[in-house]
Amino acid sequence: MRQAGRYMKSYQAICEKYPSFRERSENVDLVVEISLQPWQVFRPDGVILFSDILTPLSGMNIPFDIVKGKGPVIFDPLSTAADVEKVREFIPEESVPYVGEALTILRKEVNNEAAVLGFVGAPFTLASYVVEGGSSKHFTKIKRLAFSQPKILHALLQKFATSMAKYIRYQADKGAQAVQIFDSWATELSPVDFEEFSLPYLRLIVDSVKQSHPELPLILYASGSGGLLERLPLTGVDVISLDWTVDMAEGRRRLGPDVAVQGNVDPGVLFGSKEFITNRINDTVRKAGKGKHILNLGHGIIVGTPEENVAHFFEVAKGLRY
Ligand SMILES: Cc1c2[nH]c(c1CCC(=O)O)Cc1[nH]c(c(CCC(=O)O)c1C)Cc1[nH]c(c(CCC(=O)O)c1C)Cc1[nH]c(c(C)c1CCC(=O)O)C2
Repeated sequence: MRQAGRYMKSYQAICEKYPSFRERSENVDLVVEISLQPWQVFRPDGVILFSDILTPLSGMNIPFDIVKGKGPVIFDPLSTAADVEKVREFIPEESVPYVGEALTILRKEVNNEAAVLGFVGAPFTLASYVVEGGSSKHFTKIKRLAFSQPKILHALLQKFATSMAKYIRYQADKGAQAVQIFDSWATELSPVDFEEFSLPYLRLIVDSVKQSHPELPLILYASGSGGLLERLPLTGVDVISLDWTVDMAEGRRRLGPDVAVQGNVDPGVLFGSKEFITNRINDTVRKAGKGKHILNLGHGIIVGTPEENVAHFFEVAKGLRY
């Protein structure tokens, strides 16, 4: 439930010293230090690797940067079959050895007092960045490709799917105890298009990882997923992250008893009073019912969130007794 503690002064201090996001996220010592910042202060049950879903791109021959105030920038957005042809399959141990090293160190540091969590981007969400050239409002470029030259997009999605399956395995082998797949923008697709351009590739990843790592819990997050909810468990993941636009009790009913849920307190609640935060946590936990629920926010912590309210969230959460 963080975006690298961007709300934390200690992270902001590191950003001043190391202004480049890529440097902060590709240097083992910095990755470890930043990953541990919220752990040291709040002692959550999970410690997420400091990285980005776009981190594999340079190793796939897609140059990018993450620019302060602007977000992700892909220097040469992909649009043709020849562009997709140039995308290399990802070899994590060659391209991002710092991720593996950082995960292994994190496991030692956290010493089984919390789970170390890895993550990857889902094929459609990664494709949206590399086709749009960065973040997007209407996703017109990727939709133009999807709806006029679907074969090109499918070729790209296929490369991302095999690459991300490999990346999940790599993270697990290096110490990640659960891996979250972010399909943040899948919900920009109509359900019928989700079934063509996202679902099969998520299934491919899950099936492939489950073959070699049957015990590794896989979590799926899609922003604003209410319209797709019944389809998300079809991916085969173990946990669905719900955002706060879905009522927890309804979400549970719609997802069915087999899948666990994570979420789904509105990150904006942490701007409220302590009493309001407490009540909302209790309401969420009550609606989630017994078992198979990971209490969390419905998305990352917003910059500007008071750190003491984050601390309050954890205090209340740890005091809960089922
Ligand atoms: C879509 C997406 C991205 N990155 C990610 C997603 C999926 C999650 C979601 O749906 O929000 C995932 C992500 N990005 C980051 C993490 C690390 C884990 C953590 O500490 O939260 C995780 C899990 C670090 C980061 N990744 C980024 C930041 C902020 C920039 C910075 O700290 O310098 C962090 C902490 C940059 C980034 N990276 C991305 C965007 C859109 C941005 C810009 C965001 C902004 O500026 O508001 C792509």
